[in-house]
Amino acid sequence: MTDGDDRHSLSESIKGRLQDGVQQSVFRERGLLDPDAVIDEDRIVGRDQQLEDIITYLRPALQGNRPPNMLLYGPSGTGKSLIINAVCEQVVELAEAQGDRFGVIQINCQTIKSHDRAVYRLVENTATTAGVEVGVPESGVSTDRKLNRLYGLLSEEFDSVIIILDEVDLLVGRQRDPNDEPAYSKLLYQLSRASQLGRIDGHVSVAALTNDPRFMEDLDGRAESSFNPQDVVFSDYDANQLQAILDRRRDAYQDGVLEAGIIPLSAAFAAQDHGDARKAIDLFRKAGEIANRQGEETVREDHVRDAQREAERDRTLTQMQGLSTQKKLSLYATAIVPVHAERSLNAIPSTVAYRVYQYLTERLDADKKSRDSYLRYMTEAETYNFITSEKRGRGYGSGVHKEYTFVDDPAVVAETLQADFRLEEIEGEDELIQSVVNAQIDEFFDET
Ligand SMILES: Nc1ncnc2c1ncn2[C@@H]1O[C@H](COP(=O)(O)OP(=O)(O)OP(=O)(O)O)[C@@H](O)[C@H]1O
Repeated sequence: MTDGDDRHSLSESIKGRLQDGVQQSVFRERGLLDPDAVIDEDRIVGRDQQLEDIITYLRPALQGNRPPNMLLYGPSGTGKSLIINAVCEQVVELAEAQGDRFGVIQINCQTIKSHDRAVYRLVENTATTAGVEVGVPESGVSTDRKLNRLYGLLSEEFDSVIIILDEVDLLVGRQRDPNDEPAYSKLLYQLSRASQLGRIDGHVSVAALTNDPRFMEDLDGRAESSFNPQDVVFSDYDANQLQAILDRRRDAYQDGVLEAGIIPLSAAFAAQDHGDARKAIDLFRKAGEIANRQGEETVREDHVRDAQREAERDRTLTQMQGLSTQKKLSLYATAIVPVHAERSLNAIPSTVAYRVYQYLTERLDADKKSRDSYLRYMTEAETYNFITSEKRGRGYGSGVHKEYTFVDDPAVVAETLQADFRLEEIEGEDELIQSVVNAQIDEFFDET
């Protein structure tokens, strides 16, 4: 065979394997389960009141009047973005049909660091929506110039505009002094005053989205009175609503690939949190991805359970990434106690966990911190909600005796930490570590 033949057969084989993957996919239209999928109204469940309210508030835009400002609040994944966008999309179409220019300008404030950046992002999005040049540099000019450009664009390009500020409470900016006005306060004031003061020709209204029910209380008086929104409240979904939401996206999958329990189980896991539809949809999608990865033709309940474990691991990992090595080691030593324990433990005695920590520091040749430091690290872990603790009367020695319980599965915490830092050195030493843990547990119970 020549080199050319080799290359040909390799590329055929790659093509073949790619096609295999495609043919075997359990999905028919995976995009329906993407977090930002734009879905049809008939897939929306249980938000009639919120739809009705927002339709009522936005109707004036089609009648040449200014819609009110709005505050949409409720926990994450309860449909705030979905509902406002679904209504805005229809307003844009109807406005276009009657020859009006209705603009929807949207920013997510989560990653925006300052008031100036937020203003620039608004200019950028307005220019993109209108299909014109941004017309102002990102840096090197004052925020006022950017604001003027924003007002200019809004006046020239649209008759009516809604500005959607997603996760508005996260736009705090750099407050040098705690008494400084947060960036969201300033921005809300400027945007709501601009059209009242005639700095913008058309009608501008602002929809602020937040998870924080006390958002208005934190707003300063001047911003509060000019923003003065209509509230739209989004409550948690219960397991039945989550099931209905998933049921209406069932066609993301091929016919007959979903085992009966998949939708109820995904909904039940998400309902345990606070009824977050995003989480339910993520689990529903991830279960299919896992089935695909394993080359399975059906999605089973254990795929959903694996998806839930993966999600838990991702969340734990993100939270734990910021911890120092010593804190990670303390947490790891504590997590492996219940993982390896042969007798059943209601909670993890700090004494046992600290001795395991001591063993690990020796084994890894790491700094050995005092018992007090270990207890401090664990108190910090408690403030991050990784664990809960209880003080116990039957103390060991003279130190404080505490008992810890993990909020998430300790096996997941241990696995997460193990993948994260030097602990790979002790991979394969499970048996030895298990005997150390059990010896410490036995010693503890003999002593007390
Ligand atoms: N009532 C519903 N019917 C169908 N799908 C829904 C419903 N509510 C939410 N979803 C879906 O759940 C996901 C999250 O919804 P959305 O982004 O609107 O939540 P949110 O309240 O804006 O969350 P956050 O505060 O985190 O931004 C999206 O994929 C959305 O399509």
